[in-house]
Amino acid sequence: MARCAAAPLVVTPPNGAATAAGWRLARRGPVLPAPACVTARPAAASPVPHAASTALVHDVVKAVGVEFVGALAASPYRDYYVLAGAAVGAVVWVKLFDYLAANGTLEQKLSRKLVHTTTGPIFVVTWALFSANPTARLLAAVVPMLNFMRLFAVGTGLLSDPGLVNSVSRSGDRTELLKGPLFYVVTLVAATVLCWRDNPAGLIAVSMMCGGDGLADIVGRRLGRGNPLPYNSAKSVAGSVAMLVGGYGMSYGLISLFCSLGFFACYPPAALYGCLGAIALAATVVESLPINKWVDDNVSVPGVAAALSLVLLPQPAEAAAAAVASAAAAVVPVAAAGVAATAVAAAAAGSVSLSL
Ligand SMILES: C/C(=C\COP(=O)(O)O)CCC[C@H](C)CCC[C@H](C)CCCC(C)C
Ligand SMILES: Nc1ccn([C@@H]2O[C@H](COP(=O)(O)OP(=O)(O)O)[C@@H](O)[C@H]2O)c(=O)n1
Repeated sequence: MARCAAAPLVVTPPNGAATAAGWRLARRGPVLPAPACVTARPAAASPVPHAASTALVHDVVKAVGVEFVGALAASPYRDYYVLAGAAVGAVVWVKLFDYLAANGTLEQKLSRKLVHTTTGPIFVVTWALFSANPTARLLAAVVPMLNFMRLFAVGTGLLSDPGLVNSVSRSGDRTELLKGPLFYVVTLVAATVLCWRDNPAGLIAVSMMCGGDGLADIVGRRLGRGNPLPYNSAKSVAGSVAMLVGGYGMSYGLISLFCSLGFFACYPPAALYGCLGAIALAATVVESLPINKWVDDNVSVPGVAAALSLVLLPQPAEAAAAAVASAAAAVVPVAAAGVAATAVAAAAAGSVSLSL
């Protein structure tokens, strides 16, 4: 029996990515031949009934998935649906870890760091579901903003949510929510509004904060005893190596995903490996310094990573300028002309730099 034809590989001109990216999933989704495969497969005729039924289930699931993505993409409320899904997902995800810590499945510190390590990248992956509308990035930013308000309300005592306090504080003190966790969501807002999916700087910043810093704690607490850093005994070589590997790996994964979806131009592998290595190393050094009482590492680590990414992994000038212009037009209409002019002028000069 003939297998379903594979969906055609989509190769998008890099500079078109900024405008067309959001609808790409919608456009590509429905052309997959899944429904035809489902109807064209007579189960009874199969010489191996079990294999045939497995294939049928696979095809049905695929068809439903394609239909779902197609319907979502075609809806005028697409961005609102994605926003609502991500906002509810954030609450459910944090509650899940609270539950796992409360019933003893996970140690509380590990649960907290898993929240730290996972929520950022999952949120970033939801960016791919938003439309190409210039307001999409602002709607996406509502998700961390809602979490900001929640953390602020619970941290200041305006609202009571012991589950949230248990999930994200170290000691059960609600005022801790006003420190690391609050900076964490502010960084997610900044990455969404300023970088979005047109530029890998946001992905890299989030990866260093989550995959890097998150893993440093998880590994450092377990394997860091006996190998303190020479200049900071509170941190370890094991933790820093984990930060380097985790930050690099998560950045590489997210960049590969977003570039394969056509949101920005892919880099030559050698350049990507080298530049990501340098960025991950710099972020690791920053994380290892004893500077946390002056600047929270949810700001210093992603800040350095984003700044270096903009320098080492620039996107084509026109795409970057278009991204800046569309963000400015959406956020501050009055300032749009000036910012766009600055970006275009910088692009013309051959060195576009977006700043966090
Ligand atoms: C525990 C957290 C930070 C602590 O940082 P540090 O002090 O250890 O340096 C992370 C707090 C996460 C926050 C409560 C929830 C953030 C949700 C996110 C904006 C959206 C996720 C959506 C997705 C669908 C799961
Ligand atoms: N580079 C690192 C970072 C953290 N760690 C371990 O993780 C713990 C928490 O790290 P941290 O104070 O940076 O925690 P956060 O501020 O990131 O939550 C440290 O006390 C170390 O045990 C490490 O061993 N090496």
